[in-house]
Amino acid sequence: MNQIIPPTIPPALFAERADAIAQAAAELAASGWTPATSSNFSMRLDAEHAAITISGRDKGHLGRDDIMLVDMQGHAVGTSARPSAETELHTQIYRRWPAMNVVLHTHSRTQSVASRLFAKEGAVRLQGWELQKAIAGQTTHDSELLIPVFPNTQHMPELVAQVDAWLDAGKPLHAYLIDGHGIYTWGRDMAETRRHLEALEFLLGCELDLRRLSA
Ligand SMILES: CSCCC(=O)C(=O)COP(=O)(O)O
Ligand SMILES: [Zn+2]
Repeated sequence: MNQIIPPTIPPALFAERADAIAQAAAELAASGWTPATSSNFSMRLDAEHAAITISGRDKGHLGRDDIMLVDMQGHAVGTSARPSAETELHTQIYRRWPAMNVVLHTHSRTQSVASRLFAKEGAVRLQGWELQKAIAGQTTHDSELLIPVFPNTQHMPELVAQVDAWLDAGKPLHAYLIDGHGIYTWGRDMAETRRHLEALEFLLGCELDLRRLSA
């Protein structure tokens, strides 16, 4: 892949972010959270650009050549490669929250089953779990943490509109599920975003266990 980097972006910064994406993706793939080329990952480079995975690549074996540049409208920059089919969901997060620098989307079995089970309720309601405090800004297990489940669609502007509607209603949002699909979460850096993803995977698994045990 021939990526031309705009003069305002230091090539070393692109390389560093691409390597960080590839490393995180390999680790998440090793956990079985990115089956069959699913999932996508991005990191902000500056106010106008993000590095994101090229569509359709095996997320367990990414190299620098599998990461490309997009602008904040989700258009490819400096390459004819095709960015993730879900790029608009990433750039929406960067546009809405200038402090957010990383977006991770995975398709683990737990995330996928939870998305189907809780779709009719519209959200997973987390309360009473100590691990809720792994999410930035959550200071107690007592507070309610809502993870919405949005209907799946192949038409990204519809998904973007669902996320916008949730946020425009003034509801807090740290992550969301897409029905039958997977999870999106984000953070200020890779460590925080990985922590969010791991905590949510654990919490969704606990909620599924509770449903099973109380059936
Ligand atoms: C085979 S997975 C279907 C698409 C998807 O949900 C996904 O996460 C990966 O799409 P991408 O275009 O980012 O490779
Ligand atoms: Zn996906």
